[in-house]
Amino acid sequence: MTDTPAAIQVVDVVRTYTRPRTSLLRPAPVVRALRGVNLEVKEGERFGIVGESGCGKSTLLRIIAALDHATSGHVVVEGTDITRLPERRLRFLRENLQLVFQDPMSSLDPRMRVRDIIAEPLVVQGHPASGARVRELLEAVGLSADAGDRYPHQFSGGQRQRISIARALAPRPRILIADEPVSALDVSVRAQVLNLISDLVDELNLTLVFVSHDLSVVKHVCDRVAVMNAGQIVETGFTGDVYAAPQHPYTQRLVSAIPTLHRALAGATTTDLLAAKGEPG
Ligand SMILES: Nc1ncnc2c1ncn2[C@@H]1O[C@H](COP(=O)(O)OP(=O)(O)OP(=O)(O)O)[C@@H](O)[C@H]1O
Repeated sequence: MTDTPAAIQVVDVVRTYTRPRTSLLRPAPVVRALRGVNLEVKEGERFGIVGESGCGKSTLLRIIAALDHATSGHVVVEGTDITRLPERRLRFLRENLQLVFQDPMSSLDPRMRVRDIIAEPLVVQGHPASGARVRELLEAVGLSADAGDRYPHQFSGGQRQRISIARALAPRPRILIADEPVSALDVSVRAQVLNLISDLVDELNLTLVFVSHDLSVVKHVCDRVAVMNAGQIVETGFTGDVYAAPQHPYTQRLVSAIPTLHRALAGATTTDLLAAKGEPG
């Protein structure tokens, strides 16, 4: 894969947030969410980012998608440095990179019919959104054509996540970013949604960046994985290698927590697994 072009390069990205002052006597608290993150995702790769809650995963994704900006460092997407680009020059990114979020209920407008939700990214970008394209997308995610006439609340959690996936695929993106896409779902439907994402990534030749706090989920979907801890990537490697022979002490703790396998299969989170070992979550 060394000759494959990079879809995403993250170079020395730092992100600090200043929280509101709680006292006139003390300076405003500064949160160092990302402390110099470097990573490269190749075109067509399935790249996982795993780590505990609060380690900076969502911040990193928001910066890659230009929904937030880095305090310092650079993000290059398909060869273009997006770090300081104004919104009007981000059109290529809005079309080629799409996101699926954790909670489909809060990311779908409850007042819109499903067909309009799916067509929305096309309309926003000034493309025609034909009924045929919407039906094709519904079919691709395993929903019937008449689903388009209904509203999000008329679907189960798993079906709503399918709608989110259809919407993300509407502009024919080359990069799909999934932020904890199954964490909010019932355990019984997680595997179906993961398999759907996996199949679509293959069929459509997508680059996938998949973020989860759930080790077993990342292992199921990704070729390579980066392990994040406290705003830094502590280890990157092929998923199988990282799990078989973790190098960094933090990864070793995560992996050694996995043998509580029935918990992992039941969807235990990194925090749960560490807690099961008596470690701080
Ligand atoms: N807008 C913000 N203002 C202040 N602090 C923030 C902001 N966004 C994130 N943070 C802080 O940055 C750190 C990283 O948060 P982030 O949401 O990226 O972590 P995460 O790994 O995605 O966690 P989770 O899985 O719980 O969402 C946390 O300490 C969080 O409180």
